[in-house]
Amino acid sequence: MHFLIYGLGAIGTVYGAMLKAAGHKVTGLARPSMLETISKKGLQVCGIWGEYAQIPDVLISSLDEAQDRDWDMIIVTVKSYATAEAARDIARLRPPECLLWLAQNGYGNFEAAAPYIPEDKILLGRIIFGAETQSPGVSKVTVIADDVVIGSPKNRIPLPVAEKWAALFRESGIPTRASEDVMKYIWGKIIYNSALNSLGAILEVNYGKLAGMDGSHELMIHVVREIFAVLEAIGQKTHWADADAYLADFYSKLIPSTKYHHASMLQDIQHSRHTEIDSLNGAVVALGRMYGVPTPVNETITLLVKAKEQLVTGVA
Ligand SMILES: NC(=O)C1=CN([C@@H]2O[C@H](COP(=O)(O)OP(=O)(O)OC[C@H]3O[C@@H](n4cnc5c(N)ncnc54)[C@H](OP(=O)(O)O)[C@@H]3O)[C@@H](O)[C@H]2O)C=CC1
Ligand SMILES: CC(C)(CO)C(=O)C(=O)O
Repeated sequence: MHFLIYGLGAIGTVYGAMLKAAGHKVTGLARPSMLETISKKGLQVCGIWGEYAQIPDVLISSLDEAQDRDWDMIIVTVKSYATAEAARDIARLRPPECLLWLAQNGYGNFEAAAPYIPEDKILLGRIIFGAETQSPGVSKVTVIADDVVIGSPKNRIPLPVAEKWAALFRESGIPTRASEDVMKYIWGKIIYNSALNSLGAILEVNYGKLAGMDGSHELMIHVVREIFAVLEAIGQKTHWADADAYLADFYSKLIPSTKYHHASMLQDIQHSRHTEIDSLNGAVVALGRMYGVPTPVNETITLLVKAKEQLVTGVA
């Protein structure tokens, strides 16, 4: 298959290198400043899935540079705040049957891409392995809590099609399965990230510390309860019956297995990068407003992260 990896950061580098190593054709889109390094040293992966160094078949910094555009799948691995811009760019050159897989965290990526890409060509994914950029083009796979789960939010793409792609990713070394309930998985991750990533970025501590300190422990309970109230209002089910069931798993299973992890949002702040707060706690607040559900704690946390982001980037 021919893949276009749209954004060669932590996640995109992993997919580009491992798909190339598995024998697929890979076109990589990166910032101009990264092209020389990647063309010489390849996309490099280290960590729990082993070592890879693979030079993409095609390396570009703009889609218009691509001569060979017979992509079978475009994997979008930019941050959620860049999804609409990426979808608009891709829509110009996407082959009619080429699928778009939004390999991203948060809520709103499907909604951001849908004005530009037909809904029956968009897959979403819940990614719950960790990848950290060590240097440009070098990504370390640090943890994995479960398979990647891919699917079509409104089942506009038949499950067997998603399963075909999941099998291809598994054969490339990335544990993946398909689901007809991908939004349950996406929301499960949003709850997890909205509780941990934002407070981890504000307090600059790992997940275990957040659970162990009374104040942050209590705040995360409020975050989760507000999210479940919003989910009830929009009619979105999750894999937990209610907030109490989620919180029981959260504090007994989900945090202990990642207690030393520092959220990627903290890494964004520390590297003076914009965060994805608007697709996490910020998205909860926006949905709460739309459906008349109060989300005061999520709103306060969102504003605190935005303030911290402005402090480090100098941009509102
Ligand atoms: N890293 C992780 O462990 C996990 C990440 N995720 C999610 O996966 C998604 C990707 O995350 P991650 O890989 O960490 O993010 P990164 O910021 O590391 O990667 C995004 C890359 O895309 C580049 N990019 C953005 N726009 C363009 C463009 N127009 N042209 C060329 N390059 C572009 C960025 O460059 P620049 O930095 O210059 O903008 C960056 O190199 C996010 O939604 C994240 O939340 C989910 C689970 C785990
Ligand atoms: C790496 C992982 C899965 C851990 O929370 C994550 O989602 C993040 O930090 O963004």
